[in-house]
Amino acid sequence: MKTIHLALFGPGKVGSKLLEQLAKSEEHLKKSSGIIIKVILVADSSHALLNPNGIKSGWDYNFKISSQRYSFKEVEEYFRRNAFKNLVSIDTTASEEFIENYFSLINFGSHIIAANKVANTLSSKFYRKLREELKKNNKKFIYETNVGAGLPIVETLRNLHLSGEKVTRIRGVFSGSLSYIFNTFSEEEKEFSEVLKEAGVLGYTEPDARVDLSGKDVGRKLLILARELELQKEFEEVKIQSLIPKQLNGDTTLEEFNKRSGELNVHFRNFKTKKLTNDVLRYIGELNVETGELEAKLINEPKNSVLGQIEGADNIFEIYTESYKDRPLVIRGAGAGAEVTARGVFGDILKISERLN
Ligand SMILES: NC(=O)C1=CN([C@@H]2O[C@H](COP(=O)(O)OP(=O)(O)OC[C@H]3O[C@@H](n4cnc5c(N)ncnc54)[C@H](O)[C@@H]3O)[C@@H](O)[C@H]2O)C=CC1
Ligand SMILES: N[C@@H](CC=O)C(=O)O
Repeated sequence: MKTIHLALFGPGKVGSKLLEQLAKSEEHLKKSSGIIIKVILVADSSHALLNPNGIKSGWDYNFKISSQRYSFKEVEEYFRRNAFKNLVSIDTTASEEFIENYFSLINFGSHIIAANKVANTLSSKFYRKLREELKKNNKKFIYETNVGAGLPIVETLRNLHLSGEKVTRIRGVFSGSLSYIFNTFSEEEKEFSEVLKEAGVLGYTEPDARVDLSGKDVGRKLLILARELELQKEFEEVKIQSLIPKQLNGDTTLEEFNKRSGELNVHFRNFKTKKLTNDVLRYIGELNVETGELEAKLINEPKNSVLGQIEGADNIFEIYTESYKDRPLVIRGAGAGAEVTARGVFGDILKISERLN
């Protein structure tokens, strides 16, 4: 039997679903892969629950009664004291600050798995520095769920690229929340703010839905894919169409934005009235490897086209390469939601486990 020590940062929708899936698969993992996964830390933005012997299923009750306020220094002290073998840290936060801790985690011997896209979308300088640190410490960083949630996009693209296949273009719907929103909004007589709220409840939007509506999330995904292809790009170079009206842009707090979300209705009704009866609205991402252009924008798409036909919170990725020249490699499926994303993170844990003793 091989024991993996798991530290989970961010037990929100995705993180808590992952803990649930791990608990359910405990016996199956032992039998089929000879793996024991011990969750030795669960920490949100303010509180942490630590148990070097493994936090049992029903972690949420224990978290409520036994977690303590913490600072990252105490996490470091905990890792130093216990010197866990096969340590894997999971980042299911959406935090822009937490990623600074990656360097410390790596130095404490931890591999990292991230659903959080921030570490891959800061400056190229940060991107390189992180990879240098990982290499120096012989640690892995896996982030399959950064693009397409549980769909196998990052690894597929990386394998194509590493095999010497020339990828020329990627085009598709990269946002599960915007996919759901426009599928529902194009078809049903509901106000935009109502559909947006639904997407949040279903776990499709980011904790701050403005990250989706501003196109930032799709922009980040484009950058992540471009960097997998070793294109030297910065986030500022991605051309992004924001869907947030001017008066709600900029200085509004998240709370104010949520309160005023009704103001989105008129703005989006305009998009709807402009589209033809047989069209649907699609927020797409396009990466042209030859020109180096990365673009996220809203388009009208015929309902019966490949992109027009997707349903629910589906993502679709068309990957054009020298072998897939006229008929692209297409990956399609649910592109957001706690269940599929947690399953994708679970897959990343297994990928790392295979390499450990
Ligand atoms: N929901 C989805 O379909 C997908 C989400 N993701 C990514 O997964 C991440 C999590 O998404 P959700 O679970 O929907 O968000 P959420 O808001 O439900 O959960 C975030 C959790 O992170 C915690 N947190 C915030 N700052 C922290 C810090 N400094 N240290 C420790 N914990 C901290 C919060 O307390 C909360 O428990 C995001 O980065 C998102 O982009 C990726 C693919 C799909
Ligand atoms: N908010 C994101 C979740 C997955 O990355 C999306 O809508 O696709």
